[in-house]
Amino acid sequence: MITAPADWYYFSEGGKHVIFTCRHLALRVEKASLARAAAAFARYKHSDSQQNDDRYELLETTDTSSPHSMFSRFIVEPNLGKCYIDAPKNLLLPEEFCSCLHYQAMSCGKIPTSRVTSWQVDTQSNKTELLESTTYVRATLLRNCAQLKTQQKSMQYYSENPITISVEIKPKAGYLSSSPLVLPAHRCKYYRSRYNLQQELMEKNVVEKGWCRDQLQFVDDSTTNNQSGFKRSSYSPLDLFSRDHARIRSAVMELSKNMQNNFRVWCNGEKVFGEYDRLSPVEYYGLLSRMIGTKHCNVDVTDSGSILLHLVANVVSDILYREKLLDELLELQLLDVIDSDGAVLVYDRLVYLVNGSQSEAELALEQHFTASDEAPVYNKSSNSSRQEISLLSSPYPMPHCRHLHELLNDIRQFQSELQNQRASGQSIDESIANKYHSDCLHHVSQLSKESCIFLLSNWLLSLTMCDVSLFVTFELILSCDTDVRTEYNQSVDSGGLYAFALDTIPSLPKAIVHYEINVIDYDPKPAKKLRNRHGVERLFQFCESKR
Ligand SMILES: O=P(O)(O)O[C@@H]1[C@@H](OP(=O)(O)O)[C@H](OP(=O)(O)O)[C@H](O)[C@H](OP(=O)(O)O)[C@H]1OP(=O)(O)O
Ligand SMILES: Nc1ncnc2c1ncn2[C@@H]1O[C@H](COP(=O)(O)OP(=O)(O)OP(=O)(O)O)[C@@H](O)[C@H]1O
Repeated sequence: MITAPADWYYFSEGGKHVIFTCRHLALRVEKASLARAAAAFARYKHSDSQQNDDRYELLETTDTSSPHSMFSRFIVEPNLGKCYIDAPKNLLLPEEFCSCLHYQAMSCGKIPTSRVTSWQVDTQSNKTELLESTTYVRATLLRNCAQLKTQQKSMQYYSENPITISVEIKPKAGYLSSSPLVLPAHRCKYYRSRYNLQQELMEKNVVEKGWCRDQLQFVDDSTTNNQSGFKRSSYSPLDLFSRDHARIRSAVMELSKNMQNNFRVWCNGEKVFGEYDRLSPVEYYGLLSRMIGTKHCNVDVTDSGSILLHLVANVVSDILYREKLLDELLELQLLDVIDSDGAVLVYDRLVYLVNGSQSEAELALEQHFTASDEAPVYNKSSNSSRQEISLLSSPYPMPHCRHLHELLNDIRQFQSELQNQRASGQSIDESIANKYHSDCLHHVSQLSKESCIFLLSNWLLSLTMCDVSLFVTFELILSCDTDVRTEYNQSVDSGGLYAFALDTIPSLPKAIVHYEINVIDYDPKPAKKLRNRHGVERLFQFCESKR
C-alpha cells in the first residue's frame, strides 16, 4: 500500500492505541511506538509540510501465526460471529511516516487531556529501544467502522444525502460473579455488577481510570455526589445483556445520559457526543434536520441535542435487540467461572507447578489462550443456560483431572445455592459460602498444570470480552417508499435493515434503518496481568455489599 501521512486523520484513541482514518480504512498504532519513532527520527523537520505529502510504502506482513492473528481467527471470529469481526491486516510502517503521524496527532487539538501522558516516551523503560531504533513500526489496518461497508444505493432504499451515525459502546461485564473462590471480603461481587462497584470506587476516589485522569474538576455541585466532580453512572450492564428490549433501551439511555468511557457518537466521522464533547444547539439542530428532514424538524433548537441523542439511543437499542451479538458476547464473558479472585489463586498454583517461574507460567498460558500452540478448537455448544456461568461453550478442550472436576462440581453447586438466595432477595449464608470457599481452595491446591492453564485461558478470554467495544453504525433513510417488505439481520455480506418509527417525534414518518455492528479492541489480554491482579481486586473490600 502506497500512501502519504496527509491522507490520514486522527480519529480516536484508547489507553494504548491511536486510530487514524483514511476514507473506509482505519490504521491502529501504539501511541508509544509513534512517540518512539518521532523521538528517533529527530532529523525530521515538522515545519516542512512537504514531508506530509511524501508517499511511503506500508508493507503488509503475512504473519498469520502471530498470537494476535491466531486468537482473532480461531477464538474470536468463530465464537462471536464472523459478520461482526473484520480481520485486521498486519502492516509495517516506515519510521518517518510514523513520525509524521505523531506530529499530526500532536497538532490536531483532539487529544483528550486524560490521554496526554500516554503519548510521552517513557525514557526509563524504553531506553534500549530509543538507542537501537527499529526502522519499522508494527500497526494494523482495519476497516473504518464509522462508515457503512455495504451501501444500500444499489437497492430500492436510497437517501440522497445520508448522514451516517456511529455509536461506540463499551458494554463491560454483563454478569454477576458467582464463584466460591471470591474472597470473603469481596462478597459484594455476588450482588452488584463489576461496573457498578467500580463506579462506587471512582466516586470514593479509590480508583482512577485512564479516560478521566486530570479531567475531573474539584467541584461541589448538586449534580455530583462527591467533591471530585465524578458523577456515578446508573448504567447497568446486566440490563444491556438482558435480552429484554425495554431493559436494553433503558441501559442505552443511561449510557447516553452519563457517557464516561462507555458511549460516544460520531456523525459522518466527526465526534458529536462524548464525555467531554458537545456541539452547540444550532449545530445539533442542523444535524437533526438533515437526518429527519427539515419539514419534520419542528423542535425547539435548544432541545435538538437531547432529541437527537434520544433518537440515536432508540435506534441503537433496537439494533442491539435484533442482533445476536450481545448473546454471543455474554456467553464468552460467562466463561469466567473462577472470578478474578480465583484466577489469582490458580495463577499462584500454576507458578508453583513450574518451579516458581512467572514468565514460564505466563508463556505457557498465553500460547494456549491465544490458540497459537495447538490445533484450534471451534467449540460452539449452546447447551449452557443463559446467565449460568459455565464452561460448556469454552473453545478450549477440558483436560482430564479429578481435582478440576471436583472444583467445577462445587462451583456449580454453589452457583445454584446463590441463585436461589438471589431469587428470594436474600444474601448467601456466610457459613455456606465459607464452606464452599475452603473446599474450593483445597481443590485449587491440587490442580494439574493443564487444569490451571485451562481455567486461566477461559478467565483471560472472559476478561478480554469484558473490555471490547461495539461500533453500531447506521443511516436513517426517509426519502423512499417506507413500506419495508424485507427486514433482515446483519450477515457477512451485508448490514441489517429494519423499519423504525419514533413516537417522540410524531410528525416523523416511518423510516428505514440500515446498520452494521462491529466489535473492536479484542486484543488478547496478556497473562502477565495476573501478576498484579490481587491489587486490583483488593479494592472491592471498600464497597458496600448492596446498592
Ligand atoms: O478492569 P476494568 O473494568 O477497569 O477495565 C480496564 C479499562 O477500564 P474501563 O473500561 O475504563 O473501566 C481500561 O480502559 P481505560 O484505560 O480506562 O480506557 C483498560 O481497557 C484496561 O485494560 P488494559 O489494562 O489496557 O489491558 C481494563 O482492564 P482489565 O479489566 O481488562 O484488566
Ligand atoms: N476499526 C475502527 N474504526 C473506527 N474507529 C476505531 C476502530 N478501532 C478503534 N477505533 C476507535 O479508536 C479508539 C481506540 O481504539 P482501541 O480501543 O483499539 O484502543 P486501545 O488503546 O486498545 O483501547 P483500550 O485502552 O480500551 O484497551 C476506540 O475507542 C474507537 O473510538
